Amino acid sequence: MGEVVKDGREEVIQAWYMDDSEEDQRLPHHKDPKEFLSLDKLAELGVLSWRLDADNYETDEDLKKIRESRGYSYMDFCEVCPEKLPNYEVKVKSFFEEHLHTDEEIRYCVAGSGYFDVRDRNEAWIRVWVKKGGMIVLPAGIYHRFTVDSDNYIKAMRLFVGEPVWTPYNRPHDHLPARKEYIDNFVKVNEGGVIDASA
Ligand SMILES: CSCCC(=O)/C(O)=C/O
Ligand SMILES: [Fe+2]
Repeated sequence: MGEVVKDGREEVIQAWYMDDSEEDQRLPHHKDPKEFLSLDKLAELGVLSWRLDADNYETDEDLKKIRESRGYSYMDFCEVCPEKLPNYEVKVKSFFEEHLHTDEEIRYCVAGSGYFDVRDRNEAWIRVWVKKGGMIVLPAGIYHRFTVDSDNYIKAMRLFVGEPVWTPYNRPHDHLPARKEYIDNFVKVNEGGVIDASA
């Protein structure tokens, strides 16, 4: 199981293939038997990840370096819980609709936890569990969705290059340039063909 960011501290990001059950979206939905995948495999789909020091994000040099190198000038926070998120029920439903964005989705979990589900090259769902200290970047054009887990709470730092655009384009939006670029960069890896999505 090479699925974790691990260096003697708590695992903050794990990824696994999902089952097909329609049960509560906040449950883990592991396949039986469990099938984890590595962060390197996620990176092959364009999904980047880091473990950072969430207790000191204001002064964290590693976060500063990532922001500078990737141009993440904008930052705010999104708390997903009924008390803090306006229009909670509607938002929670829309986060879990399969969608894409025309820019990267960058989320750094500074408290709580949640599931970012992404499609692999064969359209199978991969569940990426992000806990406190985990930061992920979903590339523009990848189909994905989000839900809190059964703890029902996440506080995420949202980063963006320039003025943020949060618009979700619910599937299907295959004609968008961002989707075509995603396919070219991460799905059609070999010239002349689509490689095995999960290989
Ligand atoms: C944890 S931030 C809320 C989820 C979100 O912003 C999004 O775009 C999900 O796809
Ligand atoms: Fe999104």
